[in-house]
Amino acid sequence: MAIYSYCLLWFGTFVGVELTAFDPATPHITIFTLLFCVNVVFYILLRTGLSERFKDPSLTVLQMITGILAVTAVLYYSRELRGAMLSIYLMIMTFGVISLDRRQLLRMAIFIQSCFSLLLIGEGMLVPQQVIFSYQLGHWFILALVLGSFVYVGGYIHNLQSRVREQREHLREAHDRLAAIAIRDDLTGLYNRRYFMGRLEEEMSLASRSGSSLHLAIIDLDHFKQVNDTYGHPAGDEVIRRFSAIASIGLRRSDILARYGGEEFVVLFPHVSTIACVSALDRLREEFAAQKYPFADELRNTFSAGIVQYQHNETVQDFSRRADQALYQAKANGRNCVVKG
Ligand SMILES: Nc1nc2c(ncn2[C@@H]2O[C@H](COP(=O)(O)OP(=O)(O)OP(=O)(O)O)[C@@H](O)[C@H]2O)c(=O)[nH]1
Repeated sequence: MAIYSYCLLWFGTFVGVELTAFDPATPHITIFTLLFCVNVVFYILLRTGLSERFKDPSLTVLQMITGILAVTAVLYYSRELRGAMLSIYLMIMTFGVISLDRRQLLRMAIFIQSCFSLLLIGEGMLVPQQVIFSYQLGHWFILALVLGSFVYVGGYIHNLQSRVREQREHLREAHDRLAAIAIRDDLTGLYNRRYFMGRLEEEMSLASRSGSSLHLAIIDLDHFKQVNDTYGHPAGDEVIRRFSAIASIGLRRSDILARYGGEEFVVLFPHVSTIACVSALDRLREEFAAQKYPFADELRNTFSAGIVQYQHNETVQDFSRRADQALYQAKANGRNCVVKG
């Protein structure tokens, strides 16, 4: 938009000079070369990120001030076209609507009016014979009135934009919160089954492509029904939460742990050897078995787990069925153990 405005200003000035509506001595090449250089500096500051060190990183105010000074210089030579050329001040004001509030827009309008006033005073002193006082007064008042309404409407648009931006930000936050909730299990905060199944497919296709190893473990808390029956449902919930906390801390960040449902959990181990997976599960098992609970001193819990390595190109169903079979074997072996299928 800045480039468009400058082109328009230069074109207007150029045509004005050619049609002798502007003073033929208008130094438009000098003015626009200067403008070009200043804008190159702005461009470099913005592109290199150096502008971030400024209070106003978009350099809106500086760019507007440059534009206003350029327009004022051109207006000095504008003669009959002055009335039309005054509207370019307003084009510059439109830049500010997005990032300046009403007070800043007012300051910018006062700056424009002051520049124009100085121009008129300068003309009165330097070339009094060319001055038609009624024209000057008319231009001055019209500019003041238009700038006033611009500040009012511009401020209103700015407030509207700020509100829309705020609402969009709230919506984005709400969306992010919902997205985070949608993949988590309420009780434990672990990933839920739906999310896990998505990740399972992703990791399987990654392992297929890269040929890397992938293990799936299914963990089931032993005799969990008894915990509920003996100590109550809230106690059962606490045991589930305790296991989740231990597993979250004990496993690596790259391992994907989820609550599969009830007292059943799943872990995906990408890029880990079978021995390392089994020993990680055994460590967890020992730590879980050593847990004490405030509501029942004598309560000790264990889990059984089945673990299998992904065989390239097998289906999700086959992969999980093999893990299930290994878990079944662990239960059959007397529970509190890890079986590799
Ligand atoms: N407290 C609590 N209990 C749950 C939750 N989800 C499932 N359960 C209970 O977990 C118990 C699982 O029982 P079973 O499937 O018989 O398994 P188990 O008693 O652990 O027996 P084995 O797996 O053979 O050792 C059921 O009583 C469910 O009601 C939960 O979120 N909180």
